[in-house]
Amino acid sequence: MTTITIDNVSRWFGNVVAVNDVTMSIGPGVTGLLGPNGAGKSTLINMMAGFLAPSTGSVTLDGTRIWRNEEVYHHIGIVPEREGMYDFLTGAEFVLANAELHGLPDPGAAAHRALATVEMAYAQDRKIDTYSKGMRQRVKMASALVHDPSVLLLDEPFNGMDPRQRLHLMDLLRQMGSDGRTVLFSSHILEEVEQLASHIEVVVAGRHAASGDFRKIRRLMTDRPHRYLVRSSDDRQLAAALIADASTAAIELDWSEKALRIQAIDFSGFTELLPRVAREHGIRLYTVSPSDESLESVFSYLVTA
Ligand SMILES: Nc1ncnc2c1ncn2[C@@H]1O[C@H](COP(=O)(O)OP(=O)(O)OP(=O)(O)O)[C@@H](O)[C@H]1O
Repeated sequence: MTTITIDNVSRWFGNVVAVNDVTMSIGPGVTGLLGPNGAGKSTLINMMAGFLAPSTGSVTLDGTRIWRNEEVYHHIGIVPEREGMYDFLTGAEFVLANAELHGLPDPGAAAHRALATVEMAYAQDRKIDTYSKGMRQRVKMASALVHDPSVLLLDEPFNGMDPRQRLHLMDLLRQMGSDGRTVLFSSHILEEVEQLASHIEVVVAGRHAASGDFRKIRRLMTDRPHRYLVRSSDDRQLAAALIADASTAAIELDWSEKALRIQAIDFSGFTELLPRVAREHGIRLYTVSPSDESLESVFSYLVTA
């Protein structure tokens, strides 16, 4: 069982709409669920894991409803965002407990295998409260993998990890994806998702904003209109020369900032145009700074596009 289908799903909490009419399908390989904080990523993952029921729509695994369907839970492993670990247990005990909860025929062997997969066998008999953040994350992974699920869901797994731990986890997830498992992880960092995911689903403010490989998502993000704040030795002459070019959509003289506010349509065209025009007119550029580079503004462009 490998393909999760989210079909016209909404989920609300009181009058907060966390997920708004989302339709997407996630198959084998590594998929990144990308979106800013509060986008609805955890809510979606919790519905895929069977922790939450959709308010409307359906979430299925190979056509079988996930919510309240114990049989399906055996095929899904989840690494939640919150810690939720019993610090007084050893790593081995923690993973074993999950193996027993799943009713596995040989829980000890399964726990041992899962801890070896995440390279934690060496520290399995230490108490969890002596573990680093990365080690805790790996034990959570082992616990999620103990029943050898075909689907692995991870909510912000890279949060708080150092670069070495991050690379290690990336290798592990890549391996799981190439073994034919369906691996879905959430993140609010495009670069993180780019490095790992062969497929990206973008959610913003509860809505499904885009879907594709990272080249497509990167292109969507760089092709949007860009805004710059520019200060120069002759703002008026610079404005007149820039507006004549098709890559410039709008220019405003901002008196309080003593600067030009420029909206460019074609990112690469404009970054080539600006220094060339300045040079041709003998104008010095003092400041060139993007004014809308926050992740939220990039994402909200994707939703309205
Ligand atoms: N149990 C809940 N009760 C009330 N509101 C909730 C609940 N769970 C989520 N929400 C709200 O739903 C929206 C989406 O939250 P969610 O945690 O799914 O987003 P997220 O993309 O995972 O963000 P983050 O990365 O910050 O966790 C937010 O506005 C959040 O406050």
